[in-house]
Amino acid sequence: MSRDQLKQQAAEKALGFVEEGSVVGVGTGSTVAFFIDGLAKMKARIDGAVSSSEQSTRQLQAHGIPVYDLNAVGPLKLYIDGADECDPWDRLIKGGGAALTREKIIAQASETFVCIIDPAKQVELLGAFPLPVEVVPMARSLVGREILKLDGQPVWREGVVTDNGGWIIDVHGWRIQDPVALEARLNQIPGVISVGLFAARPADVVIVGDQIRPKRPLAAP
Ligand SMILES: O=C[C@H](O)[C@H](O)[C@H](O)COP(=O)(O)O
Repeated sequence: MSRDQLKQQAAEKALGFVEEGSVVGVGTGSTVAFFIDGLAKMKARIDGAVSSSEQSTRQLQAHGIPVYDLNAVGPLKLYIDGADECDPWDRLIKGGGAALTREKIIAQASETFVCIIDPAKQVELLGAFPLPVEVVPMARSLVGREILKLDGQPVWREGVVTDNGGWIIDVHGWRIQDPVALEARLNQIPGVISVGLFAARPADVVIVGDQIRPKRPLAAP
């Protein structure tokens, strides 16, 4: 089975989490694109969506699904999104498509975050996928120097401007032993808008292909 078929399987399985009459939080990316296509088939049974990117908004609206401002609808029951990497404790690297900030906002605003991936996204240790960090443009060099002090190799994703007007730095070379601590540390650097580590608020459910993956228990301290 191809990676696209496995992404589509995960997306279709996630449709089972969508409740009648609800507003669904919708992420961004190629896996979510399959989810949006599936959601379109049940659009008469939902109220609409909150979207994490202009790209997803366009796809939702093309299907005739109403897209709401998060401020207008308040907390959400469900958020569906993909990821670039997922560790055994459902902590994620996201932002390969530069949508990390709005994704993080909607994940935080949602009761249940269902992450949909193909098996190749599963890792023991996060960091082989370069970690995206969104920054205020004038802080790019400053944040880069701070990342160097933490032994990361910052690479500016030149030419990419996010939906929020931010720039992206991809950090190479980290094997992330403590993602919660690294997320908190990076969030302290002035000029960082958000960090593509979803560790303090991991996914609640991970679907890999057509399977809901069991969560590995955290080792006792
Ligand atoms: O910014 C993009 C998002 O975090 C995506 O959810 C992530 O990059 C996964 O995308 P895809 O499903 O295309 O692999």
